[in-house]
Amino acid sequence: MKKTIRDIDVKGKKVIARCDFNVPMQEGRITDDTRIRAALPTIEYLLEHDAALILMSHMGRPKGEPKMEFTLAPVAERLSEYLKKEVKFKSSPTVVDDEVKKMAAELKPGEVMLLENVRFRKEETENDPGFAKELASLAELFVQEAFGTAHRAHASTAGIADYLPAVSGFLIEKEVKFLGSAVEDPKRPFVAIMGGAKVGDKIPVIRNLISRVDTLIIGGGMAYTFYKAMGLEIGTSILDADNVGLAGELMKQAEEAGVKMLLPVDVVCAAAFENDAETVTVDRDKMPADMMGMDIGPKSAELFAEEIGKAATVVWNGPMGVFEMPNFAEGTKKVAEALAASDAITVIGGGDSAAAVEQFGLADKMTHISTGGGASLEFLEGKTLPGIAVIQDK
Ligand SMILES: Nc1ncnc2c1ncn2[C@@H]1O[C@H](COP(=O)(O)OP(=O)(O)OP(=O)(O)O)[C@@H](O)[C@H]1O
Ligand SMILES: O=C(O)[C@H](O)COP(=O)(O)O
Repeated sequence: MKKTIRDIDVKGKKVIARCDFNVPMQEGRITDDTRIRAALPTIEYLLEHDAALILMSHMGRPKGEPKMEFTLAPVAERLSEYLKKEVKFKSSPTVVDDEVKKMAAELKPGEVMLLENVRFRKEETENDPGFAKELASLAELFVQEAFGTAHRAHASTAGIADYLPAVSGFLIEKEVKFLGSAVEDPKRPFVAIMGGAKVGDKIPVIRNLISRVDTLIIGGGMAYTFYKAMGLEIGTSILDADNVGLAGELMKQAEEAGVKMLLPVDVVCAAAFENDAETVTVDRDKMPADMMGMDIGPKSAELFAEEIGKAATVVWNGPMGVFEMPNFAEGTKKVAEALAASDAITVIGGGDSAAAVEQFGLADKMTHISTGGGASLEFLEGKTLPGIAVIQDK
């Protein structure tokens, strides 16, 4: 068990908390503030318990330069609105400078400030000890709350813990609890659903999950690499050519382990990667050579929904089709509805899967929607995340 902010007296202490405020932005505006809202319980707890709170995060990938399109200024503003108090913020190109140090030193219990994007410094992603020490020097205690970035060993997520005692916030605690129980001691039948487009990234997860699940459902852009391994025509569908052999091996591994592996039985094909393209829905062995698979067909959606209905635990990562285009959203919607209607423990991981569930208005019907994309996947793979490893044990 990891220590949390409940296990430590924060009254009157300077606390530095790493959050993942890497939220989607469009023209300087936040388009989805889920990650900001997810950190509020910890921030409010610390302020109510009279900590003087310094928050830090990255935004995007500015590659070690103070690129202002990646400033955290909009985040400071949104946080102020939610907390109904000023969130002090100075946009320093070096993140920490004399004025920032003074602000931190003068911060009173119950007050909060936010540092500028830690990735404005190249030392952040290098996990440079000097930068870690600089950040640590602002406070007496480190709170890890950045689940979405916990798979990165950076100065603000890992290195800092060499200089300060480290405890976790409530979001990390919640993520570890739900994702951990889903893989370690799942209520059975345990069904994993994998989809999306990053086949190469997700195949290692499948390998790890086969030894744990009862049923594995594969849809979305992932399915065609498996079809290829089965010798089927896949037309111009996305394919991870490097992993066809591995897909075949995984099917064999599942069979040997007695794990049911379900692939879509029918496909909505389109003539082009466009919402209004000409479409045809066919059984999987009838895909036209000049079309691409864009969604699972209705028979597959029904088959998958039936399997979900029998599950006690469901983990879902990756949409069933190109759900951003309304004409190819049906399969993802049907699967989301099946999860929403079931009594199973339902865990959603991955940015697009979470956005899909949100788009269909079903987010509050799920047991847990992870704030982590890559992080939740590495967790499900059974890897130790460096940002979690540094938190003190109880
Ligand atoms: N048949 C398909 N052809 C092409 N793209 C597809 C297909 N099915 C799904 N996709 C695309 O996959 C993308 C999501 O895949 P991805 O693997 O990134 O999942 P995710 O839930 O966002 O996980 P992560 O957070 O790890 O990125 C969506 O943009 C969707 O349009
Ligand atoms: O969005 C994410 O997955 C996290 O914020 C980590 O971002 P990164 O992939 O740029 O490290």
